[in-house]
Amino acid sequence: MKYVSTRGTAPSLSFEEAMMTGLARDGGLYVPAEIPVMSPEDIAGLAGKSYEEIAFIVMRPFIGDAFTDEEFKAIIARAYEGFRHEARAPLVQLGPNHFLLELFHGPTLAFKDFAMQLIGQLFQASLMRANKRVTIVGATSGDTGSAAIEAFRGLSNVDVFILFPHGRVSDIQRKQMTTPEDANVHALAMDGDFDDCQARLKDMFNDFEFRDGVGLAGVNSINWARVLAQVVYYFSSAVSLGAPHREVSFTVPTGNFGDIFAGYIAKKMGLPVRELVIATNQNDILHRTLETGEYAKAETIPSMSPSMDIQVSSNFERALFDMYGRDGGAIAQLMEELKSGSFKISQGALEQLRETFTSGRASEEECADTIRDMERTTGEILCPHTAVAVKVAKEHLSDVPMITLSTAHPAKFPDAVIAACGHYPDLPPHMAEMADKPERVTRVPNDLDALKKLVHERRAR
Ligand SMILES: Cc1ncc(COP(=O)(O)O)c(C=O)c1O
Ligand SMILES: N[C@@H](CCOP(=O)(O)O)C(=O)O
Repeated sequence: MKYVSTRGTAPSLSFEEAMMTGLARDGGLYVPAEIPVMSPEDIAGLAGKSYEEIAFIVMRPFIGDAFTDEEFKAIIARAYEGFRHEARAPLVQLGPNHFLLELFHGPTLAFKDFAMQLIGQLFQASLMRANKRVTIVGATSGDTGSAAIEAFRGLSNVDVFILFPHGRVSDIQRKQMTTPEDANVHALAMDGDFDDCQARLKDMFNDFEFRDGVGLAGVNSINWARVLAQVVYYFSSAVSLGAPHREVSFTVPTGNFGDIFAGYIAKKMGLPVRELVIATNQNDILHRTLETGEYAKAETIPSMSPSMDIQVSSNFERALFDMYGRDGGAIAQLMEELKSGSFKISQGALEQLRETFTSGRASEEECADTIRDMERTTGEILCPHTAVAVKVAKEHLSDVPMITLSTAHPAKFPDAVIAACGHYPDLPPHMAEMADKPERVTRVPNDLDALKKLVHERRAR
């Protein structure tokens, strides 16, 4: 299995090389050269298997000879042993033909743990074998950062620097990043919004002298392994509702487009998915793009679902690559145009996008109303990101089961949840102690040189 860049000029890499490389050296994102397909019989064979068994079967064709079957099974087992739910990703029925896929039973209470716990194990296996150390720099709008810190804290061959937008994450999300005491963890509160954080991260990758000098590695969904791990729960949930004999649809609360792109990969692998619905908050660039055919950046307006406050949706590039017939030159051109704020999607690519994805948006008021209504009618307390998706999913209910991804635990967003429905669930005991711990964080400017200097100075050698 080889991986190619969405911008067409970086060298093709193996799974392990792509994972350790992060951003391609032409600025693009790695994707598999071909998507392995599972037959209906293969998919039917997943019924009754554990999450870990399904993870092994679904991901195995993508990893080539990076790990033996036994090594890979052991890695998967270690990745999910800390989850607090036996099923790992349980389904809860919300109404006729509407289900919530709970993805918040991992250690940091967000769906990011599914991929981050796995790549923590994959990185460790790979680094130990090569006797190497790396410097991870990540950008977060709230959840990726804490998941990365949890997966890599305390490791002697990894430094983790996490850039988050100052004042734009919830208090709990911030404390998850600033209270770990491990010396290899560096929480950086940057002036600007998430797009600024992600842009500076990509700048660091595009500065080859810096990148090679510090051994830069990425754990954002820039990294293909992150996306791959998220494909698994599309299969596990669909199969438990009758796939491949029955179609399903998914609604995904969307920001950086990694999660819904994993659903797209599951569909390409043969999972019978009728609709893939992109749910956006008031920062609705993806919804507008599908409606108008123009990807046009607007100002990011802070919302009650802060992890989705994104304008430059990194993985959309991976989708465009396919919609443009895998023409890396065309994608490089679009990304160049985006530097001045927008690009127009060709008619052919737009038609394909609209055949593949549908979309909807929820305003702040609609998000709050959904939290309140769901609590009153079903007793389910939703996190604001999930509420955005539930509101949009309800507009797409049909005769096939709709699976709405529930991406974070409501206790991570107490202010928004209390404002909407008057109360919120307690944090699980393993996180409650965080409240009284001192915070360790460095305020940093939105300035590439200053960030590079800080990383150079702080990382262990
Ligand atoms: C809780 C939550 N929901 C939804 C999203 C959006 O997911 P993605 O960025 O993969 O589109 C995020 C951020 O990634 C998140 O943290
Ligand atoms: N919403 C994310 C943004 C980063 O997304 P990633 O999937 O590229 O890591 C977050 O919570 O940080």
